[in-house]
Amino acid sequence: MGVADTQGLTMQYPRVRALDDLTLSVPEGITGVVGVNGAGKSTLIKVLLGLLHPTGGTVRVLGMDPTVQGAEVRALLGYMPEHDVLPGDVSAADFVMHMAMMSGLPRNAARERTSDVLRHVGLAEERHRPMGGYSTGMKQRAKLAQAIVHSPHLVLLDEPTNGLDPRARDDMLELIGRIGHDFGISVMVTSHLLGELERTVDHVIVINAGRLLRAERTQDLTHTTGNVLVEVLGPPGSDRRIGQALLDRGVHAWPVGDRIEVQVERPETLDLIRDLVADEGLGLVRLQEVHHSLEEVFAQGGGPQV
Ligand SMILES: Nc1ncnc2c1ncn2[C@@H]1O[C@H](COP(=O)(O)OP(=O)(O)OP(=O)(O)O)[C@@H](O)[C@H]1O
Repeated sequence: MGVADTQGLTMQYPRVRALDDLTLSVPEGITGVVGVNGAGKSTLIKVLLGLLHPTGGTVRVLGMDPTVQGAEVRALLGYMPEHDVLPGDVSAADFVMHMAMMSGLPRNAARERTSDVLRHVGLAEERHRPMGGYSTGMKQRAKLAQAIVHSPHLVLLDEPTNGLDPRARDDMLELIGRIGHDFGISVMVTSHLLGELERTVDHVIVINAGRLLRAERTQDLTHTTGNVLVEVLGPPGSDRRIGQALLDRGVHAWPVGDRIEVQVERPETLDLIRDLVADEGLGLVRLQEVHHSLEEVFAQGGGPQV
């Protein structure tokens, strides 16, 4: 059993079926839930929180049923909502402390945890400024801080990278990685961009129109292809010469830009590449394993272009 599990989960709004017979398991660690806008990610989060009651199926979160034990479940969860919900005239320090006390922490513990957590998210210096003047990245970090201040077992992050520039997005993803791997808090993070989660999440769940498309460990999805990329140093055309020499010896090879991708069916192929490069009097700059990216995997699998 995972930290969250659903079985045949269905959420029928009056006009839209947002979740459709969805069966999935969110394991411990960091899990990315990916899907285009409207796929049902936010609805799933609200069901896990016990804020929405599904119209069909069952749901368990940390061994409990949020439809009947909502308050107990929420005491062990953290939640970062998608939209800007922060009061603009309140400082991050006051807001996060307030949320910590709402979660049941005594005043002194709440103050201590607030100061720790604001330091972790990189808001230590700005913590006494009203949040209305914060950048989008700072607001996202304040929302993240309130979600983890009470040391939840599982934190649900709804599109935490939305609206961030590339640098702020990388910072946010790094922070999420630290929360999941160093703080020991399981994380479920949603995104409509598959590629951006690839380096951060341990597991990927892809949903589309409220249905499960795929659920796998990231490393199984992005596993090595058995190919290597070869980059050589020499006069123009050297790469092609090596490629042709490999083909002449029955090794499958093809150009990728100014490098050669080689199918490695036997370990001896690597020796052959090294020997050929040396025989031609060239330098071997790089011999690199080729991994699939998640985007390639889903494009090949015929999944949606998320
Ligand atoms: N309260 C609601 N009442 C009626 N329909 C809703 C409600 N909330 C969501 N929907 C619809 O359910 C579907 C799934 O929405 P949801 O917000 O869960 O998707 P999402 O994957 O989180 O997308 P986004 O990132 O755009 O929020 C959409 O078609 C949406 O319009």
